Amino acid sequence: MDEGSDGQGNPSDNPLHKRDSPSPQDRSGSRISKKIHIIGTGSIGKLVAHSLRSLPNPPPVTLLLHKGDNKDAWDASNRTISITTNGITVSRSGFDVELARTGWRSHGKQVSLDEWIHPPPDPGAALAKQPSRPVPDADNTDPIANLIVTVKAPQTIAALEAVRQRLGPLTTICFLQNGMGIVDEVNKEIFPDPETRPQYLAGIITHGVTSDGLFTATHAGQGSISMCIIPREGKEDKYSASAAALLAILRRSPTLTVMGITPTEFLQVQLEKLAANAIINPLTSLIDANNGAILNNNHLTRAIRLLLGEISLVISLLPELKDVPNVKRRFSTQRLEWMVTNLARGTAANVSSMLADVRQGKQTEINYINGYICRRGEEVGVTCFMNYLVTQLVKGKQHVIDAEHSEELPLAFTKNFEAPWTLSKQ
Ligand SMILES: CC(C)(CO)C(=O)C(=O)O
Repeated sequence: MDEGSDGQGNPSDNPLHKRDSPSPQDRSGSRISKKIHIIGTGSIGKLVAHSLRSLPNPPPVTLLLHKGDNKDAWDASNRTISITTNGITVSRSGFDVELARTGWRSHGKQVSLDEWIHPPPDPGAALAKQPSRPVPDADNTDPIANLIVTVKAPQTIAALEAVRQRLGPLTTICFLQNGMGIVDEVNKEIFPDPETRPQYLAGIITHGVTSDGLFTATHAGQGSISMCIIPREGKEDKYSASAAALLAILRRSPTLTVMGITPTEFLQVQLEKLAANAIINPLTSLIDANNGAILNNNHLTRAIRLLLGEISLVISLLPELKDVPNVKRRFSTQRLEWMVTNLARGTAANVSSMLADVRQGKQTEINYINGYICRRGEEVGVTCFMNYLVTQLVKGKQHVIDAEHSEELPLAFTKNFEAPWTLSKQ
């Protein structure tokens, strides 16, 4: 689709067309900071950080680590991030590192360590009454100009809460995550006031990257990032100059291969990726097999069609796509099945990100994938039994494995105890 064709006005005003200039300025004429903070140093966080520091005239990059142990490991290491591509490893240095420890969350609320260890008899009701608590590093109030979020969807609120006091309307937050519904949750939980909300960018990643260690990863599949600046609600200038500047910096990286697309096109690409993830991720998690295992299996093909029937129907009824041409065909069950099959074939040997989480007993992104379909289905009058069922099955399986793992762990709380799990409970 033409970038200027969906109501964004004159293409020359469109931030997608802006180039990175040496010292961009905002509307008041003050210089825009090129300093970039990255929260989440999983495989994607490492690839982005490494790619940014590989640029000629690279921007300053600060890694925000949420565990003291990881910061100690960084300090004791040669302080580089290494990425291996086609068997060649390149290390990059020059990163700043800060600690942004997350607090403990229970029933969607921040809790103290004591409450985490000794929950009240009715935790939901007791916690609902309490104001939210400061996070461990709340005394650091240095403003953050650009924040790239690469933690997984379920960890986003806790990660942003850890640096909440450093974010404001002049901040640009760039979300690089699987799943949908995260920005709405961030608005509800962290930035309810549209006036003081940061500007958002969002990206959909098709790179294949796997973590090999704390600060090392392998870039196995060259992909791209489709990216869009999310227009600001109720503001005259829908796109801030600083968001356009961050997009321009990211677009300079040949490794990341960032393409700016319009919000309408972005939404559709996001929904296509969501539909593929809503099949491959839960099915591979439930059968505990690589992506290719869902192909050429009559029983699983039936399950895939049942799920896709609901997904296709919900998408075709979404109000935000009402005036977009060709939605019915683009999201027909047949076309989605073709896309899922191609993706499963292309990544046949991969362990899906959800299966990797389930195997470790970690919280998965299911609430932001099949759970998102169920929620949107309710809004448009479609009850998604199939998607609800797989959501519960994946959660159930993760819970069983989590319980098995905790039975293996002796619980020893020492004076310097730092909880290894800083996630909210599902
Ligand atoms: C495309 C796919 C399914 C690749 O494994 C993926 O995005 C994931 O694992 O989350």
